[in-house]
Amino acid sequence: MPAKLSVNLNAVAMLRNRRNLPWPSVTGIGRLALAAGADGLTVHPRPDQRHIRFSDLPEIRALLDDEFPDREFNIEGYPSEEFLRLVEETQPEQVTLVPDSPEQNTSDHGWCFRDNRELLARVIERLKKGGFRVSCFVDPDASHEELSLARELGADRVELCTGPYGACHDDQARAVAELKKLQATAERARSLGLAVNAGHDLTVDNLPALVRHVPMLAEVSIGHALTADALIHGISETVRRYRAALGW
Ligand SMILES: CC(=O)[C@@H](O)[C@H](O)COP(=O)(O)O
Ligand SMILES: NCC(=O)COP(=O)(O)O
Repeated sequence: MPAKLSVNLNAVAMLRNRRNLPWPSVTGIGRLALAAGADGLTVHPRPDQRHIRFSDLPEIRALLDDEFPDREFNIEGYPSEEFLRLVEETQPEQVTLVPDSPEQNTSDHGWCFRDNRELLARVIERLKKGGFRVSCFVDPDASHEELSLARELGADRVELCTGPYGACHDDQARAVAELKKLQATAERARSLGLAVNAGHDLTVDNLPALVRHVPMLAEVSIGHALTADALIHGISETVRRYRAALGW
């Protein structure tokens, strides 16, 4: 089965936040994406709420529960106490843990499980007790040792950071080298029993090669490029294009 598509709404929220007005509507765009076939919605609430606001979360939860009960909510972020409470209040199907500091512009690296072992053990245990699927953001070349630790700490999945691959949009040779790294890391993760997601700077153009190299992908979460494409083609047509790029 092709990878599922989770549409990240952070960029839509950022556009909305330019004014003290309710448009574009984050839930309205989410509804259109789901109606066009998206498998789920992703948000990455940051402590300063510069994109997604904490108040968006119950509205997105209600949209999924009331209109699309078979789709998933994925909440990404650094596991501060504030983030964990938001997760527990919102009850997403998946939580993706990301090692971002509050001042970071966007996510650009995965976890070092060795250095964050105690924190992640505590957090993953709490999330698993709450019934959440847990994914951890990992570097494109995460080692066997690091991935084993992720598994040992209780992660169900890892999300491959595809930022460096996305940055190769004008350099085919480097893109192939990045794809080989992602392929090898995904194979290591699978052999340890971890399911594999991917995200960051994925585009309708770079998805087909990614899914050829990493055919076992369970889910991709895409926001920035998908929102940019929606300005040209509309959100419904854009979701259809991304699904086609995934092989649906
Ligand atoms: C975890 C990750 O890969 C990020 O891409 C993130 O979810 C996007 O965050 P921003 O939209 O806030 O840059
Ligand atoms: N987890 C990655 C994500 O949700 C979206 O990242 P991007 O497409 O906005 O770079």
